[in-house]
Amino acid sequence: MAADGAPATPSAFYKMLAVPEAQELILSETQELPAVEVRFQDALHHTLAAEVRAVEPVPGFRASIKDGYAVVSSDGTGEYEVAFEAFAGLSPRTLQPGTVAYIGTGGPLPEGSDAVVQIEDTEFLGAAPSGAKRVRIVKAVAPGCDVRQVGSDMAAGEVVLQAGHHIGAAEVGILASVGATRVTVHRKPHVAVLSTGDEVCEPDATDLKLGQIRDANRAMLLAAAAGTGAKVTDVGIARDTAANVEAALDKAISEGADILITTGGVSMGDKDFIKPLLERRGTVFFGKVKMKPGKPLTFAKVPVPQQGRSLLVFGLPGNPVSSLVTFHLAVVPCIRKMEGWQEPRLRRVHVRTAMGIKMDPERPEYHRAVAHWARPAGAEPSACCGELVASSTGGQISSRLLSLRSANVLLEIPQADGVLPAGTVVSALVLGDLGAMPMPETPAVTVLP
Ligand SMILES: Nc1nc2c(c(=O)[nH]1)N[C@H]1C(S)=C(S)[C@@H](COP(=O)(O)OP(=O)(O)OC[C@H]3O[C@@H](n4cnc5c(N)ncnc54)[C@H](O)[C@@H]3O)O[C@H]1N2
Ligand code: MOO
Repeated sequence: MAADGAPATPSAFYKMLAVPEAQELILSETQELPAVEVRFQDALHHTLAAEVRAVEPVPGFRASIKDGYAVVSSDGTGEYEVAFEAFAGLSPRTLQPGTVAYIGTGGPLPEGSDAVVQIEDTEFLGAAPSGAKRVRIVKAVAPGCDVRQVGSDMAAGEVVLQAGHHIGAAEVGILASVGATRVTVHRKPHVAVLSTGDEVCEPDATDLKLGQIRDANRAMLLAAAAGTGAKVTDVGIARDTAANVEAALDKAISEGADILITTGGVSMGDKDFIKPLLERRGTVFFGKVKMKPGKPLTFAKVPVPQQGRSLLVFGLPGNPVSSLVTFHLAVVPCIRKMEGWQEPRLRRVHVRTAMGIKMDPERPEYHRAVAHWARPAGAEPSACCGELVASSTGGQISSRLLSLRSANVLLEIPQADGVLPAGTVVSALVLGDLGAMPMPETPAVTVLP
């Protein structure tokens, strides 16, 4: 029986959902994790749970943009005594008309001055025996010249980062410059990963027997989850008994996981224990999705009453490619929503296919490809505008992990008969940060028409 008292659904009879329907169901069952306060350096790659305002203006004083002389601009050109040097940390002094003060870049403008004349527009005349230095101002400047006014970079009270903003290196710098040394971010999820199957062995096993395979999925999915910034826990390999798989589920719960990812054992075989276990312990939202690869993808929620929370479980197919593709399509948006992303879905781009792609008449396919920036076919070599062109990674069978090697997009190939001709523009989901994109074949575009 399922947790809600409904009879357990035999795996064969799960309704096949369309991918967008499955994705929306996942997001509707996913809650943002609670906010925590962290040091600003530890906020890197987190999402802000509360806005950050500048408590003080930046700059906090009128600052020079150049090395030069602080002047009273109405004094104009001529010879002047260098009355003093204006540096950070020195006690503030007032500049009298008819004198100038030496100032460095970033130095505080003395009271009485209203502009800076850069060194290049001056001529040093030397020091008198008394020690007084003199300088000729060669070029007159307008009030405010080469001065950053108080709050001109960030005004006091200005919202410098909104709730929902992702913290990258620039944001860490912004937090540091306004003195926001403690910030409120969403906690990142804790993801546990389990492989299942009697045939599955540790990758370093030395004496594989007929039918045994090395466990590619667990290390790969742990890496993929860690790559999102999640905390990860390795729950190991569960042998094909209902008790083993249930013990692994309980281990993930006791370790405090928010998400459990399992691979294998979700299809139609008599050793496919994942769906029946999830039906017994919680609610299975779907157990079949119309996609290639990844058809048996399963999503469930298991209540953890003793901790007043739930565990989300993704039963990914055992085929290695299916497991990583479904990780991207199903688990990544869930992780992103938990950690506070306002728009957790994968990003889409348009790409032109470099070769013909055979379509599947039964399921839409997520075809692994490498997108790169290129001139459109037939364009003049001098043409400045390019587009994304995607090359297939070759054989797309779900066991062939090489189909994911260097893949930076999943082409969304419609369900249909025949071959999608080379040169067709299709939508593609972006994997990661496009770091695997080959370098452009043409120099960067510098001038747009
Ligand atoms: N009668 C049917 N059979 C299958 C169907 C179906 O609709 N009817 N669907 C097929 C599809 S599509 C997929 S995908 C697979 C998914 O099967 P399971 O999730 O139950 O996975 P397993 O049977 O356990 O394994 C499948 C395949 O993957 C290898 N594997 C498993 N775990 C790992 C691992 N950790 N590392 C590397 N490789 C792994 C395993 O040895 C199998 O070769 O079901 C089809 N069958
Ligand atoms: O749905 Mo499966 O992943 O095609 O081999």
